[in-house]
Amino acid sequence: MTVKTSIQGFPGIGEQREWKRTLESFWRNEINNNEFEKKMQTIRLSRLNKLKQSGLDYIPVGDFSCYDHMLDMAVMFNMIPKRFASAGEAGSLDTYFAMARGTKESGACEMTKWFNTNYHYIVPEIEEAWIPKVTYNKPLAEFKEAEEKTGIKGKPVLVGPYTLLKVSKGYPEEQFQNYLDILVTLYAKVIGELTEAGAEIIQMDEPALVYSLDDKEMDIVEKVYQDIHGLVPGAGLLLQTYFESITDLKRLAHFPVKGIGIDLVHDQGNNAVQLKEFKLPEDKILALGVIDGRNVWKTDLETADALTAYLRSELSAKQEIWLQPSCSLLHVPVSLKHETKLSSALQNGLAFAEEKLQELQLLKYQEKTTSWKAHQEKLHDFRRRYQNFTQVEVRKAKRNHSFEERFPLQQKKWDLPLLPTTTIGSFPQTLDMRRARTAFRRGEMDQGQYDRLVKKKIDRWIKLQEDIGLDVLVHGEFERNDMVEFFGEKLDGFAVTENGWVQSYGSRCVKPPVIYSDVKFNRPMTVKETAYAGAQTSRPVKGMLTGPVTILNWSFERRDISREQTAFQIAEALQPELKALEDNNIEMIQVDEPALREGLPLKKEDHAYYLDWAVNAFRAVSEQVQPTTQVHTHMCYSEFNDIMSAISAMDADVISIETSRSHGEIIEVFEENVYDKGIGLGVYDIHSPRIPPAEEMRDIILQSLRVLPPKLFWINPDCGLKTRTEEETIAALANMQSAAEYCREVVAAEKK
Ligand SMILES: Nc1nc2c(c(=O)[nH]1)N[C@@H](CNc1ccc(C(=O)N[C@@H](CCC(=O)N[C@@H](CCC(=O)N[C@@H](CCC(=O)O)C(=O)O)C(=O)O)C(=O)O)cc1)CN2
Ligand code: MET
Ligand SMILES: [Zn+2]
Repeated sequence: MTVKTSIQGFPGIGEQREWKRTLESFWRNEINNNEFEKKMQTIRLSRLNKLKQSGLDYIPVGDFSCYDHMLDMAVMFNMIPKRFASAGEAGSLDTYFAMARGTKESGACEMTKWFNTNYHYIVPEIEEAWIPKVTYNKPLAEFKEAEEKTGIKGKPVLVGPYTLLKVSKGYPEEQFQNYLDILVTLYAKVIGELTEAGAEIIQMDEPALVYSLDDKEMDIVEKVYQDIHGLVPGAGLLLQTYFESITDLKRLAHFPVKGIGIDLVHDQGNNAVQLKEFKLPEDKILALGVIDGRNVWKTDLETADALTAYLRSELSAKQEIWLQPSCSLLHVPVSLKHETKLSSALQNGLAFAEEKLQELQLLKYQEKTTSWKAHQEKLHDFRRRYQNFTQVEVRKAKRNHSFEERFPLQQKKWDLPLLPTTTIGSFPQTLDMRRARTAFRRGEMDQGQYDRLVKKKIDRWIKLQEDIGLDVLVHGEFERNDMVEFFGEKLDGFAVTENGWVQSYGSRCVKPPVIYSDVKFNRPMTVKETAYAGAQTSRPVKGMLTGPVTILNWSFERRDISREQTAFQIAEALQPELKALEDNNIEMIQVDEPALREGLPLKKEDHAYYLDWAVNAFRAVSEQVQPTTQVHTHMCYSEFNDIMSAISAMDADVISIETSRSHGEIIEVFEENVYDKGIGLGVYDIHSPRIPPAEEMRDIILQSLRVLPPKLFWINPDCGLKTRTEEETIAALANMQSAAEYCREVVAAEKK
């Protein structure tokens, strides 16, 4: 049996986020196209050389992107919406970034989450006028570059046609097969050229195959691969799946491809069970995802090795198997080597992308060398030390009063105007604030100085909000680096990293905290700033927390206990925070849950169980607050149709939803589902520097009021004002307020 090692992809941001810095300086026009291309190439090549040194047998090429990998696919196949025609030539950097970020003339393409991760991609659009062609064979260029500059014979990586079309938008459903057939011919061209250039293996990422596919859908996918095989018989395709199991693995294993790749970590054991039930053709490569590609834990080599041995026992002696992570390493930080503050006891339990490469080598040779033993020793030490577990009951949770009882009490207490105006929490994180935080972290600024700066920001923004005329104010989240990391810094059971950056969208990165032990409340986290803001105004100030499901999803979670256990631990750790806020006269509290939808399992059959515990974990956070305390929540835009009843079951007094990039779609959802609690739909897109006129917002509000009752409707922008400038924010909010006042009059006139 031949055993090889491979990875499906590696982070592109660089050890010190040099990729992000390069991109942003290009966008600020500090470097020109040439300098930009040069710097990107340097980053790309140093990454390749690193992979070469690691001893991997198959190194991915073409997975490096200047924004995100789906945008690359869309541009390669000329899926460039007409509205960007004037931005530049097809395939030029101008067009590419116009699609990603929008221009003065046209809004950016929609962006959405890559399956159940916090990594986002630009959604490809297929317009009727689409002229199918290959604008530029990007993987071929990178394949050749790798060979010339580093001597690596790379494994090109493409997103497969089925997944590409599934996640694209803009075409009628009945055109699916037609477009798939067209795509197959384009893929055949790209794959043909790669094969001719000497690429022996080409990785086709098809994560969409892990949804609950039925036989008919599998027929469609099988035909895709038969057709490609017919057009390029010599192509060495490896069909790569990840994030869940394949429902009918036996069938997939008989597709006309050279190999298949499966996830053995996030498959709930299903892939492994199926592999034992049929005979894999002996000429087929089997790529085994045996180490966790989405999490930061050190691999238990004994367990991974035992799993591999168990699966191997059924395979032919002629079989080639690959040892791999469960998915691309894009979702984990680059390297542990820049972590100077994490204790070594904790580091003993961790492996980032680079460390995972070493694990693959250890597994490949299977010898219980000193490095193997040292690795295991460290892991066991970590487990003994930290992985305690206090059982928390995963249970039904609810407030003592129903919404019907709370509503009149809250109306009376708060006495707000019709269509109250508010924002979603953050205000611009300006450079001075970020720099101050960096200085504070480095010990160059003391706590007093830092706190004074935060207070100054709060003062300024309380005044601004009052002047604009908003009804419910926020403190602005100036003290937070990120809505999850901030809580990770303060709760017990979490560790934060110095440099554990992971790409979230475009150049934006996050440092997910690590949940390594039981989560507990330690000290108040948000009271100081929120109560200060509350004391500066007579208007209500809404407190701002991140909810348990979102904290869980945007952290590196434990794998030794269940997700629901951890979610409840977090929920209970947040309870004292709400109590402390109430004690300090903060009686409107928003508990953000933007990642609740993202955590939805990929298999339909798992939805109900997840939604049940997720909703209960959310409800547990506020089950002890006063009936007059108004609990808000917030969600970013996502596919809501399939979770509407869960959203209602969250029982928040008010929910705000980010909508403006797809306002029409969300209105349809509320046409089909009755929603009977307080609700605000984002009335303008904050992701664009454009300042929307009041008239535009009026129309959006009035449109929403056709499907939602005015007495429950709130007016707010979309989330994420932290990424905008102060000037833009102030101007846009003033327009929003005037639109709200106009709509109040319209509603009042209608009532008469
Ligand atoms: N965790 C999480 N996931 C999320 C979201 C979110 O807000 N948080 N929002 C949605 C969209 N995703 C987003 C992800 C990241 C950012 C974002 O703004 N990221 C910032 C980093 C935020 C941060 O951690 N900032 C730190 C550190 C900033 C920094 O880089 N400081 C400089 C110095 C100061 C400077 O020049 O900026 C340095 O250390 O070198 C701080 O403010 O303290 C970025 O990439 O630039 C926004 C949205 C979905 N997923
Ligand atoms: C990603 S959801 C963001 C919610 C947060 N309170 C904010 O306004 O930034
Ligand atoms: Zn949001």
